[in-house]
Amino acid sequence: MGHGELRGVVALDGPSGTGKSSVARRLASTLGARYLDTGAMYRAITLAVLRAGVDLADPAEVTRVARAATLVQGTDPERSTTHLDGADVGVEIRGPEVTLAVSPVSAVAEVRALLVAEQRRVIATALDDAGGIVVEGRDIGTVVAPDAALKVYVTADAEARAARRAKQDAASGRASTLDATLADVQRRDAYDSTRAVSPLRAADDAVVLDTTSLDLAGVLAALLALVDEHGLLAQPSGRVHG
Ligand SMILES: Nc1ncnc2c1ncn2[C@@H]1O[C@H](COP(=O)(O)OP(=O)(O)O)[C@@H](O)[C@H]1O
Ligand SMILES: Nc1ccn([C@@H]2O[C@H](COP(=O)(O)OP(=O)(O)O)[C@@H](O)[C@H]2O)c(=O)n1
Repeated sequence: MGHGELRGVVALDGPSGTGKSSVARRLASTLGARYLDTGAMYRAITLAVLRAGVDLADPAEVTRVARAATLVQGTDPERSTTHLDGADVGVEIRGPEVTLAVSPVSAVAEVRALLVAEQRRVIATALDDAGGIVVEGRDIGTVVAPDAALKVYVTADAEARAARRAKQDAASGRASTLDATLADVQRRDAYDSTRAVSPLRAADDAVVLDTTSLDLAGVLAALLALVDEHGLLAQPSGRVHG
């Protein structure tokens, strides 16, 4: 069934394991739109910082590495790619070393300023090229795209989120216990929600969507309904996406 094409920006924010990435990608794909994974960008900068071997607690050093890095985040929902200094780092940025270090790197104000500027540039290009984009992260509705046509704050109980993450880790060959995964999820949520710069929070005008008892199809259906209710669907234009 045709759903029409997305017009404008859909901002999805929320903590880890709520289903943002999976469903943002599907939503964009279904609606002929672009998709931006901002978490992948913070992860790639974190990888650069780890490779450089600088002290994570030294914001000036972290900023220096971030400024020197060349980051290209693709927006094709069928194949979301992340290139750091010309190399594909899509697998490495999901590893435990990066996951452990990403919150402190993301808390550095200059790193956020650099990435927010790049994210706004990518969003503007995508709107010109495709008419619509689904952007996913922690501060999209509050900071990156405060004028987004639809903002959704995606939540789920920490236990449900940890169970999803543990299952995902097992599927990709990374052994992890549920307890350790729950601790990791809670640690990262606490860090992201309490940092001084752009903490994780729902925008005042965001719709809150609790995915605890929904499967992915249910979450996608709920989002499609919201997009439609907000009048963001246009008939396909025959535009060539490239
Ligand atoms: N509603 C859901 N029901 C079942 N599994 C889900 C649901 N949402 C996400 N998942 C699974 O949980 C894992 C984490 O989802 P992901 O989209 O990466 O979350 P986020 O981007 O919010 O961290 C993935 O393996 C995904 O398939
Ligand atoms: N817009 C964003 C996106 C991610 N992040 C940071 O990047 C980390 C990784 O984001 P992610 O979306 O890849 O995390 P997962 O929920 O997929 O594990 C988060 O824990 C935040 O610290 C951020 O600060 N702002």
